Amino acid sequence: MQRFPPTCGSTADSLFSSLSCSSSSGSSSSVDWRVALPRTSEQSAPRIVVDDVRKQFRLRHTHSIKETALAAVRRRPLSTEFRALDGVSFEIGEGESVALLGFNGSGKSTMLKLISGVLSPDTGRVLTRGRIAGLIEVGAGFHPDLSGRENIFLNAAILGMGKKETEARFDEIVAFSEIEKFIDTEVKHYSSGMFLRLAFSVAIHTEVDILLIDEILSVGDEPFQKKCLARIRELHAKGKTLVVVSHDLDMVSRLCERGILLRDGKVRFDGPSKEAVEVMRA
Ligand SMILES: Nc1ncnc2c1ncn2[C@@H]1O[C@H](COP(=O)(O)OP(=O)(O)OP(=O)(O)O)[C@@H](O)[C@H]1O
Repeated sequence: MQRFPPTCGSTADSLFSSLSCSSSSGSSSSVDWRVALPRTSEQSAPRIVVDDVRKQFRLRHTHSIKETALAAVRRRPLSTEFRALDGVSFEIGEGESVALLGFNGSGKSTMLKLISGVLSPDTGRVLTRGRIAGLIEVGAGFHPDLSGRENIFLNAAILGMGKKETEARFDEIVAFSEIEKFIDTEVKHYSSGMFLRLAFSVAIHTEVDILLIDEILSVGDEPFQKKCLARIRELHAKGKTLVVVSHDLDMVSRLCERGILLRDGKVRFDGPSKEAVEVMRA
């Protein structure tokens, strides 16, 4: 989920009016590299296209002035480039449920962040069609100094929902999250599970076309996780597109039909999720 600018006003009303304009396209991001695919009535048109994407990060090897000076004298590099994604291409169609699989550091979260618009690729293109809700990092998209109530309006606005629409669904959102008692508390006092409850609840009560979910579900307690999974299945049955990252391989292979296995930033397998899990475990 995209982080919001720090210049937001201090009430839900002013937040809403400042953000609803930037999400009027129905997208949660105004970043221009994440090209929106044209709207089409064709059922088979892709929702997500990832085309030869590369993403590098700079890894620093020094953390003090002394170390930097020593490295310079010894002619050691102060930093090196690390390629997290290396020529990744795939398409995800409308209504597909896809698990992004891979061991630690294989590039799954980076890929989800590129799809959600939080990160931009160095080369290649990420194209999306429709409204995206990304549950990627615990607490992302929340303003710490605002209450749960105000953050519901903020998150809903980021997802392109109107003020009246949010007001109409407000009670349902709070009821699903089960944190009624804390709804007027500033979210900086929330636990990670409470962030998840609110973020998930807003996302599923918004008319999204694509739902991106990273490991975030794991911070919820078991009953809430079960409730989330049931709701994710319902959304999928309604034709929503899902992209899920999880190390719970049995759960994701039951939830998702397709698995894309990443290894060292490259696609190593793309096919039925159960086979992807077998390849990963082999
Ligand atoms: N902002 C960053 N700066 C430097 N390196 C980064 C950054 N973000 C990710 N990386 C590196 O990119 C690689 C891929 O990270 P990513 O989080 O996408 O992996 P992952 O498959 O989601 O891993 P995990 O299963 O552990 O969550 C890792 O080696 C990570 O250290």
